[in-house]
Amino acid sequence: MNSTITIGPEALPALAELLYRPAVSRVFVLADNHTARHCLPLLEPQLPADYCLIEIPDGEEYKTLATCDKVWCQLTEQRADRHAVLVNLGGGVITDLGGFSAALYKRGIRFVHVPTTLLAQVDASVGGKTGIDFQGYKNQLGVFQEAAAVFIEPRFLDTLDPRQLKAGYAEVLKHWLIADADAFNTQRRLGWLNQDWAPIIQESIALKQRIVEQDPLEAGPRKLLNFGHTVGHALESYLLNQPGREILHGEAVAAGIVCESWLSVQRGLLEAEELEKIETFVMSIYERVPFILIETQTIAELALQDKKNRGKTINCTLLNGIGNGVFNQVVTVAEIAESLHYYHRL
Ligand SMILES: NC(=O)c1ccc[n+]([C@@H]2O[C@H](COP(=O)([O-])OP(=O)(O)OC[C@H]3O[C@@H](n4cnc5c(N)ncnc54)[C@H](O)[C@@H]3O)[C@@H](O)[C@H]2O)c1
Ligand SMILES: O=C(O)C(=O)C[C@@H](O)[C@H](O)[C@H](O)COP(=O)(O)O
Ligand SMILES: [Zn+2]
Repeated sequence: MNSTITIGPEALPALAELLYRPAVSRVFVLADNHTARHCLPLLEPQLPADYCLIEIPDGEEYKTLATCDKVWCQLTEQRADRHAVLVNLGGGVITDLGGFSAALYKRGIRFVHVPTTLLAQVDASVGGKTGIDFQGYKNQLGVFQEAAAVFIEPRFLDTLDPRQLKAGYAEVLKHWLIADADAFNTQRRLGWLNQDWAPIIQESIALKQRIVEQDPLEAGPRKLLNFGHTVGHALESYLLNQPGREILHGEAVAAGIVCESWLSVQRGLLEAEELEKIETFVMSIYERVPFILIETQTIAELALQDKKNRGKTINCTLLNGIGNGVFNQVVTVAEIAESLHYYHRL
């Protein structure tokens, strides 16, 4: 079942209404060092006076079991019981790690998301995927567990770094490419900047929820939401393990979108002109992710760990025309490496 989502100025008051219910024994807030500084002040008036803040360092490199350990230690020291609620205040790292930590603590306490990045507002806070990175692989450990509710206040975006805003936009683009050609074409004409984000957030979430509702555990059509991620996660994981070369998840997805659109052309699913439209728009927004050609084989092999795979078969999501994703399209490591070569030449 999809979580209840409240968007706009009524979101934070609605959260307060939930947190003050007698069924809630104690409120814990999980934030990173940036969201504690920039976002907590907006949330704090809605929190009970005795709430407990759990603060972790920001960044993908902390989306690990070691950080969960710290969260579980604090919950234990504070004697959080099963009626406690964890409020995840932050971007996708906080919602993924907070959801995972809550789902395992005492076999599961309730958690709610208050997403504060564009990426988390349009994607990560919705659909119940939680998790952490492990052994250098993205989201290798995780559970499907929907948040009790999601509260989206677009005003949080006011303090977000422009690079982070851009990274979040990649997931919006992904949604349009798999399911809404008109929206993609309109945006291509308007350009990505200076948006009224609230309607974009609404539409992106509605699109994602429609897909998740059909297939919450990703046995079939939910794989559409993973477009750009077979190559994107391989690239992101590779660079995450190379200090100083890390890129943002959304930046990896943007590169993955180009590579997987190219693979779609090779399969005869997408027209060359459609690929050109996609890559021109993507490359006008994002800088090319830096890697060298001799790295492509190693990067491509990381796709063997993708969660959509079965055995050694890599199941990719491709485009059967703009606005029409298709899942379970078999690709090889060699083809992924070729797609990275193509991207590298752009
Ligand atoms: N579960 C899902 O469905 C899903 C979907 C997409 C992505 N993800 C995951 O989400 C993660 C990426 O999320 P992200 O891009 O939000 O990154 P993030 O959580 O690392 O946040 C990005 C940066 O912005 C800072 N920040 C957050 N909100 C802010 C604000 N309002 N003002 C100022 N600074 C702020 C954070 O401290 C951090 O430094 C990845 O781990 C990815 O795998 C999960
Ligand atoms: O919700 C989904 O389903 C997605 O695939 C959304 C993705 O944007 C997100 O990055 C997700 O965390 C990827 O999941 P994974 O199963 O490929 O790790
Ligand atoms: Zn993603």
